[in-house]
Amino acid sequence: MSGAPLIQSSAAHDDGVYIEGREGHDGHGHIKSFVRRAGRMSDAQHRYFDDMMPKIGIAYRPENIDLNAVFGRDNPKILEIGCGMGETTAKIAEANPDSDYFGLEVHVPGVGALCKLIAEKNLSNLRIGNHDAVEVVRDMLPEGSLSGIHVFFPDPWHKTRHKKRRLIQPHFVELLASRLKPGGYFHCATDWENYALQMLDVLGRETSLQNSVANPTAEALAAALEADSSAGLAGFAPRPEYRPLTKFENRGLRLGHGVWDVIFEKK
Ligand SMILES: C[S@@+](CC[C@H](N)C(=O)[O-])C[C@H]1O[C@@H](n2cnc3c(N)ncnc32)[C@H](O)[C@@H]1O
Repeated sequence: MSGAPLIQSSAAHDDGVYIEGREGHDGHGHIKSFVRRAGRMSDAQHRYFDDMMPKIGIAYRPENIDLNAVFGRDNPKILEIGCGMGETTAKIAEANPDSDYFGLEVHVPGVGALCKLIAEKNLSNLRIGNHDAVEVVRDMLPEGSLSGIHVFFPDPWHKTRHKKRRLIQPHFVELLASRLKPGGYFHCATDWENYALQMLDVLGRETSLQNSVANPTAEALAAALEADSSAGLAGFAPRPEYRPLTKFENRGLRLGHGVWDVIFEKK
């Protein structure tokens, strides 16, 4: 690790207008799981981004970082990919002060919103990276450095032609699994049934991971994928207490929509 500062101080926005992501390939061979969006940040998001990111932002750079040095202690390190507006991220960090959380989010207003929560709750165990998770995991996180990975409600990319943009793909899952310590956990959740089946399938094929609950048989999983239905399929985990229900999820559940948790462990 070189002596360059880890802190992210450059705001990716100007006059409230932000630009993020890139369409299609990034020139390094991977398809982005997000698209360029232009929009406005609220004044508060802008202010908190500028005030907090120099203190708690972890800037992207193409070299390994020492997370124990970043947090100043040798406690479990949990990565969250796609924090959105950060409510869940902040709640989990607040409820688990003995673990350290590294949240990644490309959406700049979301990062501003999470900065506000970190300031208001005075959280010292949560840091943010405002960069593509694929590059951060690939370039910055050492093998075996994580005790857990959260991927909650990743963009479902509903249309068949967009499925290649989904985050949970074999290559990225293999990379993520390599960053887990033995016994570390990989937790995905989604409210999109087809993506839930993909998560179970892709994580189930990663040989360094094992399902935390009974795995479906290969025949049952193949039949479920063919039918595009999870009905009666084993392999999904009950929602653990540490993942709080979101307002959006609560409303969906009341309307009878499903939510699936997929939790694997590193062998
Ligand atoms: C549907 S939202 C879910 C947000 C949050 N986890 C929740 O449960 O409400 C998915 C988020 O993932 C972010 N995202 C997608 N691809 C990403 C990537 N490669 N790196 C970092 N964030 C990403 C998006 O910007 C978006 O905010």
